[in-house]
Amino acid sequence: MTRKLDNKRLVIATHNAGKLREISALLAPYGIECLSAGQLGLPEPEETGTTFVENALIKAHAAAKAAQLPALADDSGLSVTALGGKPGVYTADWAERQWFEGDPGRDWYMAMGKVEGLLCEQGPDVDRSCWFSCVLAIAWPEGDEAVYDGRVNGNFSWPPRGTMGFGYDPVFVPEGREVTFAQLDPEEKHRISHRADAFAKLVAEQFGG
Ligand SMILES: O=c1nc[nH]c2c1ncn2[C@H]1C[C@H](O)[C@@H](COP(=O)(O)OP(=O)(O)OP(=O)(O)O)O1
Ligand SMILES: [Mg+2]
Repeated sequence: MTRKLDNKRLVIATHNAGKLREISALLAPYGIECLSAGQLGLPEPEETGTTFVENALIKAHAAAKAAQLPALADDSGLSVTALGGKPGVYTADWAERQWFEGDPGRDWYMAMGKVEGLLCEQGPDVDRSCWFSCVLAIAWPEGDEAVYDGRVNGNFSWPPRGTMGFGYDPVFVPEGREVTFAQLDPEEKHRISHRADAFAKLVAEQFGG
């Protein structure tokens, strides 16, 4: 039997502000007090896994141990069919770290351009289909864990469009739409995203009847 969240306090084990915003919004209806890894000064563990599940569990267990509270981590990424599923688990690594004045970030434009460059090498008729994956892992200080996965299919679109969301959102057009994730209101992204898909499974098991 999977352990359930009995504690109202939950550490959100991410150092990505965009994810933190989305996860906090998704959790808002459930009366959970969210504490962020940044707010608690938790270190950022090395993501040494080769799958989304492994990395999500590494991050969740590290935070749960350090904070002595249950922790929720998200490992996610963009997989491009014509690139054999790359960058996948290495999506964040394709965007070089940049240090702005007191504000750590990543060079998303360069990373999106790298994907576009590789697609262009395959010619004008290249298959632009891709998908976002998300694994949400909850870990408890005692070592228990629960894992939920989600996915959304779409197409890689160039040039980037839109200013909402984060990361690769400006180049991702979800199936059945013409606009990118970065052109959708947060509520609309939450109806279809990989994160929302994983979150629905989490809610069903953790907060459902
Ligand atoms: O909805 C999304 N919209 C756009 N881009 C996204 C999304 N979801 C994941 N992504 C991209 C961003 C990041 O490059 C990578 C996740 O990498 P990942 O290691 O899981 O996250 P991260 O290092 O940014 O933060 P942290 O590990 O502290 O949670 O996939
Ligand atoms: Mg990461």
